[in-house]
Amino acid sequence: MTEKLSDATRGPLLDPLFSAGWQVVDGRDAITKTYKFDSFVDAFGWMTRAAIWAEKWDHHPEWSNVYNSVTVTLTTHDVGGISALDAKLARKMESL
Ligand SMILES: C[C@H](O)[C@H](O)[C@H]1CNC2=NC(N)=NC(=O)C2=N1
Repeated sequence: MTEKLSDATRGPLLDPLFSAGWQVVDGRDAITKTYKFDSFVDAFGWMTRAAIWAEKWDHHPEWSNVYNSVTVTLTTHDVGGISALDAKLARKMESL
């Protein structure tokens, strides 16, 4: 069962992501990062790879793409905040 991150688990899961450029969204329990690529094709290719993982894990990003830029927001709608699934998907996005 997915649940919101507890105070004890937030640091260990989120601090490495903050170091990688993720930030908490103002006024929301969600994390966001804007990725820049060399081209639209690179951006869309990365989105396609990320989408396959999102679908596999049944956990989907809020995101938008403008040319070579992709802005991603991750939160778990079912629990109204950040869960371990958001950290897992963010780590995957970092590795793609
Ligand atoms: C029924 C289905 O499993 C749920 O609605 C899933 C789908 N993808 C999801 N994605 C995200 N980001 N949060 C969710 O709570 C969520 N729930």
